[in-house]
This record gives sequence, C-alpha cells and structure tokens, in this order.
Amino acid sequence: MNRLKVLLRTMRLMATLAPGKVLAAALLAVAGALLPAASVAILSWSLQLLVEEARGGSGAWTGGATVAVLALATASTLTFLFAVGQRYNETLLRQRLGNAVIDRVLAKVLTLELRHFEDAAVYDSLERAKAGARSRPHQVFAGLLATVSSLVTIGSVAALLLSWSPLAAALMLVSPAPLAIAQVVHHRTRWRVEYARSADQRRLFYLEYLLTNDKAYKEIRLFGLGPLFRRRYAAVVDGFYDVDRRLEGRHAVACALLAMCGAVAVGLALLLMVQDAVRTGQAGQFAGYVTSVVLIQTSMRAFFEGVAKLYDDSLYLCNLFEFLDLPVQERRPSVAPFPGSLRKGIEFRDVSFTYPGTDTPVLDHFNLFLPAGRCVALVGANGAGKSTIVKLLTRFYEPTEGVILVDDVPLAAYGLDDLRKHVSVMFQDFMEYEAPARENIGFGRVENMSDRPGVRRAAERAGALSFLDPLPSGLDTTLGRWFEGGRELSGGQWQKVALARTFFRAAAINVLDEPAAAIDAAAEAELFARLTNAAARSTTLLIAHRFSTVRAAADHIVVIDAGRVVEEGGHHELIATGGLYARLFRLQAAGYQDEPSDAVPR
Ligand SMILES: Nc1ncnc2c1ncn2[C@@H]1O[C@H](COP(=O)(O)OP(=O)(O)OP(=O)(O)O)[C@@H](O)[C@H]1O
Repeated sequence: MNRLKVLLRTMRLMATLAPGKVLAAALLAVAGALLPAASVAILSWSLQLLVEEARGGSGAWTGGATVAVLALATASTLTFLFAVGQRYNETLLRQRLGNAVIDRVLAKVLTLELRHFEDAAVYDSLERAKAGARSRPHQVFAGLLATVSSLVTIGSVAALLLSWSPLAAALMLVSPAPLAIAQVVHHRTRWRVEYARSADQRRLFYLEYLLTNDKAYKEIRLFGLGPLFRRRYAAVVDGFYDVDRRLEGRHAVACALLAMCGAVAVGLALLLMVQDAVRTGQAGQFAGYVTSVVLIQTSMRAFFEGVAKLYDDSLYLCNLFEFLDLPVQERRPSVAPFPGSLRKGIEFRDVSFTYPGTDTPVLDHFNLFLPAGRCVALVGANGAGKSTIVKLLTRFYEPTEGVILVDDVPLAAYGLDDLRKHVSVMFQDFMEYEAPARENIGFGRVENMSDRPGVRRAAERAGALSFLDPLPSGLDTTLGRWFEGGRELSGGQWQKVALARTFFRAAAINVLDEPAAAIDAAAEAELFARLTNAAARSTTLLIAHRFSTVRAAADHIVVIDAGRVVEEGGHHELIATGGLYARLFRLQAAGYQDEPSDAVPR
C-alpha cells in the first residue's frame, strides 16, 4: 500500500475515532510550534533593548527593562502552558485511539473463518497487526504533528534568520539532511527484517507459551523438555541478535560520517554569524542567532527523525490495514428460517471435501441421512473424517462438491447466525473457560445466561451438579487456576461442564464429539440414559470410539472409512453382518474379557 495512502487512511481513522481530541492536538501543536520563533524574536529584542538602556548609563531600573522582563516571562510561561496542555491531550488521545484500534482488530477477528486461523499466512498477518495496533496509529498521528510542528518552527525561525543572514540560514537548513536520509533507509531495512521475522516470532511466542503455561507444565517437566525448548528459543533470538548487530553497526558508521558533514555546515554558519555580529555590533541579534542555531538544529533533527519514524510507523500500519482488509466471505441473506425442531432430518448428499491447501479429499462422495429426532452415531478410525463432517455441518467449511440439506433445504440457504443458533456442538477439544461454573454453562446460550434454573437443570442433566454444588460458592465458583479463588476440576468433570453447556443450548441439532472420553463408566451409563431422552427432542449426531457409548445411545450407526460410508444399521444388524463394525466391536469387547481374544466368536 502506498505510504501516502496509509497516512491519509490513518488520519481518517483517527478523525472518526476521536475527532475532538485530534482537532485539539492539531491546534495545540501548530500554536505551540510558533512559540519558539516568537521567543527568539522577544529574546533578541529584549536583549537589544537592555543593552541600549545600559548604554544610557543611569544604572536605574527603566520602563524598557520592565517590558523586556515581562515579555520574556510571558513567552516562557506560554511555552510551559502549551506543553502541559499538549501532554494532557496526548495521554488521553493515545489511550482512546489504542483501545479503539484494538477493538477494530478484535471485531475483524470475529469475522474470520476457521480456515483463516488454520492458514499460517493469515495467522502471521494477525500477529503483525496485533503487534502495533495499540500504539502505532497514535504514533503516526503524533509523528505527523511533530513533523508539522517542526516544519512550522523551522519555517518561522528560518524567516527570522534569513532576514539576518541568508547564507547562514541556508547552511543551517541543509546540515541535517544527509543524516535524515540515512535514517529513512535504515527504517525501511529494519521493517523488511521485522516483516520476514513473523513466522519466527510466532515460533518464539509458542515456545514461551509452552514454557510458561500451566497446561504444558506437567509434560514439560516430566519429559525434561524445558532445556530443549530453551535452546530452541535461544537459537531464534540469537539469530535475531546477529542480524540486528550487523544492521545497527552499518547504520552507526553511516550516521557518524554523515553527522560530521552536518557539523561542518553548522560550523560555517556560526562563523558567518560571528562575523556579522562583530561587524554590526548587534548583541541582541547575535543572541538570537545562537538561540536560532540550537532551535533549528533541534527542530531539523526532530523533523527528519519524525519523517523517518512516520515512514517506519506507516510501514507497520500497512500490516494493520492489510489485516483489516482481509477479504471475508460475504454473508448471504437467509432464504429460509432455520427450523426450531427438524421435521425430516439432515442429509449429506454426495458430499466431497478437500481442505484448502491440500489435495487429498477427506470426504469422497459421502452420503448420510440423520432422521429428525433420532440419535445417529458415527464410527470410524482416527482420521476417517468424522470431525470434518461436524465442521461442514456447522459451516466452518463449505463442501467442495455435493450439498447438505436440512429438511430438504440446502444448508447454505439458511443464515449463518441462524444456523449456528440451532446447532449445539460439544467439540472433542472443548473449551475450559477460566470463569465461574455458571458462566461456563451459560456460555452455551449467552442471551439466556441469567437463567439460573436453566443453568442448574443443564448441570444436573450432564451429571455436573454433584461436584459443582459442594464448591465454595457453588455454581458461582470460578473454575480453573488462572484467577484468584479458582478451583481446578478433573478432566472428566470439565467434560461434564462442557456437556452441560451443550445441553443448556437446547438446540434443534446436537453434535457430541466424544462426549464420554474422560467420563467414568457409571457416569457414562447415566449420561446415555439421559441422552436418549434428550435425543427424543433433538436430532443428535454422536461421534464415539467407545462402542459401549455407541451401543447405548444410538438408534442408528454409520461406519465411515476413508471419507465414505462403508456400513450402516442398528447395533445387532451390524454385528450380524460381520463387517468392520463387528470386527472393531469384538476387538474392544475382548479387552474387557478375561479369556484370550481368539475365544471371542467371529
Ligand atoms: N485443518 C485441516 N487442514 C488439513 N487437513 C486436515 C485439517 N483438519 C483435519 N485434516 C485432515 O483430515 C482428515 C480427517 O480428519 P478428522 O479430524 O475429520 O478425523 P476424525 O475422524 O475426526 O479423527 P479422530 O477420530 O482422530 O478425531 C485427517 O487426515 C486430518 O489430517
């Protein structure tokens, strides 16, 4: 993106987010920038006045001296007051803009699809955008103001200087230019280096997470992975350091050489000024010269550094805008309202699906029918495509071929939000929210979170009340260890809480991906007795590896292998067929029996 466009877009963004404060900052900056030249003029005039009064020879305090002192005091008080006002406005503006821009990034994140999060390039873009979102837009604005203020100061002081000595003014103005160009080049190189580091930065972030997160603690300690991960971390940061050392070294040498050129120009200008003062005898003007030299030097440095910084910050803002501009699929308006409870059922008709960036189909002309109000179990080996079916049903991905129908209407015809409101999924990798138990369950239907009896009923159905009630504040106890007063649950207890969340959603379609993986045998039997009742009201898709689960809860079992349905029917029917299901069932059953597995009938 063109730098100028980035700057303009940043200004537009700021003007929309905090118009009053942006305007105040601009006015204060311009007014404040005129003060130095006014101060120099006042200083020079007052000094000359004092010199002339002194030449008068009376030695007494004069009216001229009073005016000079008052003028000097007013200039310095105004400078101070402007600085205070600017600081106040800046602090508020920085916070306001930082919060608003982060909010925009988060809003954008909510529009992204699962495929974006599974795409390393998009993930890097998000990381880059996040890195500068809070501070960079304000820095660009502050940089621009500082640059404009420096220009105003330089212009006004230079006008004064030009009226005294044009050649000295010209020398002063060009002296910092070579150094400034070097700064711009350096900022560009640094940005390129940082841009190329995104993937490594993400690796560092992940290693830091592994080394500092409570979830990873046990394995890291037990397997002794800490030193290995530290070495990997060190290898990446050492690599960064080497590159930075070379880059900064080259820049330091260039700066030193160019600064010497600038110093020669300033020396020549001073020489001209001294000559001038000696020739004219204007002491006030000479003091003005010297103050102007300092002012112009400082303002020129501020100006060029501001330009370089602006350039640098605008490069980072490219990252931000690149992320905010990521195309997201437009949500098509809903053609039909999603049914509150299904009439006919869900049909996968000849569905094929290949993950983006891969070329092996996970589902290959897949056909499945889930009758309304029934519980269908999906069975298959790891990687057979079961969770992928859930992702298609919830439209986290769209089929590459074929169609999914709900009550004979294509899934894509329903509004996405409407569809998701009517589907409840307990994911295999469900979330454990570090929040009160009541919220952990209430998150299943945020709009009804305050329904205390409803939350209680869901917890009861999932078998979670027996361990939530005795907690210090019952359902109001914070779960997890991240926040003060939090109580940790066992794996199976967390799973029951997740199940309660799914029940609380009370959706037309229930998907349970391995709902009993961490649950003990007694709780599992109890759970499936309840699930069978619940399934009478909603259409349930159950994914399970434990055949006891499948047998107890499902009305119909579908066996999938390599993305295709290979068998389907009731438990007894499939056992009688003697196919893949029967073989896997016997294999598991043998594990629970004392006799050797070859004693199991085939
Ligand atoms: N985001 C993804 N990108 C590319 N391939 C993926 C992605 N997610 C899953 N796969 C691949 O798709 C195939 C099916 O995965 P899926 O998670 O649907 O299997 P599953 O039957 O649910 O397995 P399990 O029983 O282990 O949960 C696997 O080969 C997996 O490697």
